[in-house]
Amino acid sequence: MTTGSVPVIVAIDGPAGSGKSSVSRAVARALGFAYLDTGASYRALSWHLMVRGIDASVAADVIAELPDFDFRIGTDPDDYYVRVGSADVTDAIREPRVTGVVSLVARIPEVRRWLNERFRAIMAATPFDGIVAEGRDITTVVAPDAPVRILLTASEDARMARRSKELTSESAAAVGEALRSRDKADSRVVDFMNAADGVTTVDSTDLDFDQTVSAVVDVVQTARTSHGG
Ligand SMILES: Nc1ncnc2c1ncn2[C@@H]1O[C@H](COP(=O)(O)OP(=O)(O)OP(=O)(O)O)[C@@H](O)[C@H]1O
Ligand SMILES: Nc1ccn([C@@H]2O[C@H](COP(=O)(O)O)[C@@H](O)[C@H]2O)c(=O)n1
Repeated sequence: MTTGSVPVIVAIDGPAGSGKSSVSRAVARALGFAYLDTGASYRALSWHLMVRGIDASVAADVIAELPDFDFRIGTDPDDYYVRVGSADVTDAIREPRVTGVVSLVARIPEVRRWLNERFRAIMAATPFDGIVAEGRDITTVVAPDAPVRILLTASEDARMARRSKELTSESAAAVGEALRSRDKADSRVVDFMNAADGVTTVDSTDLDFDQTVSAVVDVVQTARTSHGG
């Protein structure tokens, strides 16, 4: 699994429903790398606040909870889990009630700094040869020096159509509206709609899932070849 050298970081950002989690996990598997889902941490913190009855819109109350937020995430793409304390919240953090408040939590700078420190520690300590980390600000804030940085995009129509195909109790219109309003709120905090300098865009609008995974793997292999890695 490991070579004992510095892990290769593959940073991937993109809007909601662009395929970051599913594609990044498949890419990690293909490369024999670890996989870090940073959005799951923001979701897990939102879940923790809900369980404790804390209003996510009151920044001071959210910040006061950080020392008590005992969070763990699996980074093996074949053993993915999210835990808060002794609770397995892998599925619970995907519920619409969590998705509905996560942007409130994510806009708090202290929360971002606190989580970013943990993301960097997880990436540095990975026992794998590399790690695919995905989110909204990995290419720009968390790992701006990563040797591979990708913006994974797809048109809003494509993203809404893909989300609507998933099993959900909500209507396609509600799913689409939730996706749009989350992107709008999140875009006020970090720019994940435009590729920063040196970031390669992979637009999956006209690609199926496997083609998208191959396109991302190609970007990684090309970057590693040109960096001699
Ligand atoms: N290229 C593609 N073609 C078809 N379906 C895709 C493609 N990429 C991803 N998908 C599907 O789109 C849906 C959304 O993908 P995923 O959950 O990985 O997105 P995400 O960017 O992580 O979303 P979010 O930010 O909301 O968590 C999933 O059902 C996934 O299987
Ligand atoms: N680097 C990141 C990752 C996520 N967020 C916030 O978390 C929410 C959930 O993320 P998903 O990838 O699971 O959809 C997202 O809507 C953002 O509010 C973030 O700010 N930065």
